[in-house]
This record gives sequence, C-alpha cells and structure tokens, in this order.
Amino acid sequence: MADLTNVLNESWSLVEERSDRVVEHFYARLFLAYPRLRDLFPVEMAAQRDRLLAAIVRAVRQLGDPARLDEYLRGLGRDHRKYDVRPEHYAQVKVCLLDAIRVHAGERWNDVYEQAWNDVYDLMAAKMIAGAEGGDEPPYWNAEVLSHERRGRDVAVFTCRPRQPFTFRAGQYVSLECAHRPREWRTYSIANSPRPDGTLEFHVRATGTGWVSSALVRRLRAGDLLHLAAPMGSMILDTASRRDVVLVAGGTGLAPAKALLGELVKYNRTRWVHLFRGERQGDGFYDREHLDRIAEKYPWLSIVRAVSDEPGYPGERGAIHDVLSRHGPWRDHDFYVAGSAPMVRATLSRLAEMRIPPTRVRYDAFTDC
Ligand SMILES: NC(=O)C1=CN([C@@H]2O[C@H](COP(=O)(O)OP(=O)(O)OC[C@H]3O[C@@H](n4cnc5c(N)ncnc54)[C@H](O)[C@@H]3O)[C@@H](O)[C@H]2O)C=CC1
Repeated sequence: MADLTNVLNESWSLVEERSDRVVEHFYARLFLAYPRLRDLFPVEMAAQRDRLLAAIVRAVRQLGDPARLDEYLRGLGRDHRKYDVRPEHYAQVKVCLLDAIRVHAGERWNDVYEQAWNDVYDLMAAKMIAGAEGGDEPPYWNAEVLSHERRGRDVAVFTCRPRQPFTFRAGQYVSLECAHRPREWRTYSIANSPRPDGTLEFHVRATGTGWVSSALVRRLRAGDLLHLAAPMGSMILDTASRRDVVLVAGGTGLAPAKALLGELVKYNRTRWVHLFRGERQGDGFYDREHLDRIAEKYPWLSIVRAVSDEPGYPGERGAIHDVLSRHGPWRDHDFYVAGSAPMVRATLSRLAEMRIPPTRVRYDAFTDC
C-alpha cells in the first residue's frame, strides 16, 4: 500500500497546482458524455467541485489505514444513495476523471500512474457500491422540523423527526437538504444521542458563504420538511475504554460533543469528562445554561470555555488547542475533536506534539484534515 500511496502522491503532484482545472475538465467531460448524470449534481456546482477533490485526497491519504478508509467509503456510498447513484455510474466517472488527470499532467504521465489510479479508483468504487447496498433502507429520510430557535446572532438550534425509522450512533453526522436550497446537500452533526421519540437536534451557524446554513438559520420553520441521508462518521464513543474523556469543540463543533455527552449521561459513573469549548466571541456560547445544568448534575463533567478573538474578554482566552494544552498534561485520555478543518488540524497536531497515540483521538472532519 505504501508503494501505491507514493505513486499516487507523485502523480498527483503533477496536477496539484492545476487541480481546479482538472475538476472543471472532469465535469465538462462527464456532462458532455453522459448528460443524464447532470441531474445527480447540484445546480450550483462551486461547492461540489471542492468536495469531490477533498473526498479523493482524503481517501488517498487514508490508504495506509484500511479500516478507517473502508468505513469512510462504505459510509459515503450509503450516503450517496440520496443521489440515486447506480453502480454503472462509477465506471463512467472513472473514464472522465482519469482523462482529466492525464490531460493536465502532461508528458510526465506514464503507464504506472495510469494503473495506480485505475486500481485505487476500482477499490474505492467497490467499497462505495458495497456501502450502498442498504437492504430496505430508503435513499433518504423525510423529516419534519418540530422546533427552530435562534440562539444569538447567527446560530440556530432546530429539531426534526424522521418519518421512517432512522438508526444512528451518538457523534455521527448526516448530509441534509432543505426545500429552500434544493439539491444542495450539506453535512451537519446530530447534536443528541438516540432518543425514544426519535427526534434529532442540529446546530447551525450562518457564515458568509454558506447558503444552505444561512437558509437553515434564517428561513427554516417548524413544519418544514427536510431530507436526511444515511448517517456517517466514526466519532463515536469507545465504550470499552476505561480512560477519561476529553471533548474539544470549536463553534458548532459542539453538536457532536453534546451528543457524546448525552450518551455518557446514560451510563457513565467512572470516567472524568472534560469539555473544552472554543468560540471566537464571548457571546457565541449558545446552550451554555443547558451544559452548566448537566455539569451541576454530573460531577464527572467539567467545562472550560475559551474565547479566541475578543481581546478584552474577562474569561479564559486563546485558541482552543492552546487552552487545552495549558490545562494538561493529558497522558491517559481519549480525545474527541470537532470543529472547522483548521481548528481540527491545529488540535490534532497539538495532540501529536503531546505524544498522544493517534488511536486515542477520534474526529470526523467534513473537509480534508
Ligand atoms: N463533526 C465535526 O467535526 C463538526 C464540525 N463542524 C464544523 O465546525 C465549524 C464551526 O464553525 P463556527 O461555529 O463558525 O466556528 P468558528 O470557525 O467561529 O470557530 C470556533 C472556534 O474554533 C477556533 N478556530 C477557528 N479557526 C481556527 C484555527 N485555524 N486554528 C485553531 N482554532 C481555530 C476558534 O478560535 C474558536 O475557538 C464549521 O466549519 C462546521 O462545519 C460543525 C459540527 C460538527
């Protein structure tokens, strides 16, 4: 596998700087050759371009960790049932993707590279196709929005209930689509552990460019319908572990941390749990009272909040990974990290500096980490 990874990295370096053009070429070729595939993709393609590349780069980087890659690709295949992707589509995509890479790599492209991309693509496609064989599962779930509350300037917390049985584990995420932005699916973590009434909670922050998040914060109402794809992700509790737990959450990365807390509340008696929560501004700590009530009730939970971008803030200040190391040492703990890709990356490298074995760190970055 190491050889294959090297060959892929080497060949990718030929096109990396022109990756935008590779992706443009790929989609142009795909939609010309197979016009019916156009309907599987969003009307607005900008975000999709980044996501395709991010998924490929992430998969190639994970070749050295087959178990994790397997889980990721099966989950992705299951998720892609929402697009009505069929097994034959994978071969069509392969022809166009390899063509785009080959054309942009130029004269240094060779048969070894071609074979390596063929092999790795077939391997990934086989796992995604296997993941999509979902038995009686629907391609996506219809869910009705039950409540929608604005928490501060730009955050909304909403709940919904899927109309068909929906099974997931605390810490997982789903991609969802709302009627306000049809065919634009975005991933959000479920912010609760499974509940008897089947309801799901989501936390969304509207940021400048995120049209779906903006619609979910500003336009979604109780009674609206959502589509949810199959749950994905591996940031789930290691219930066999006896180690204490550190949850590191940046912004709405609180959602999966809160879901894991909900799970721990059900059975934990013996593990100390430390929640590190970072926001840019002091007024960003939505859900504060709710979490404080949990900490009052369960003495095993401690919460550290830190603000990174407000110089006069009276409480703890700094990037959350710096705050985490200030509160160390952390020798014998399990870590769960959620937030933006740069925040997750910064935290992972800090944990690596602290010599925490990677097997004790779980995260699910929505973009490449
Ligand atoms: N499962 C997961 O990993 C989840 C990830 N998310 C992602 O989390 C992000 C949350 O965004 P917002 O609420 O706008 O939070 P934000 O971007 O405002 O950041 C909040 C915290 O992250 C820290 N941070 C931001 N950039 C950083 C960097 N480069 N290095 C170190 N720390 C950094 C900030 O200092 C602050 O403490 C979104 O990108 C969302 O997609 C959300 C939910 C679940």
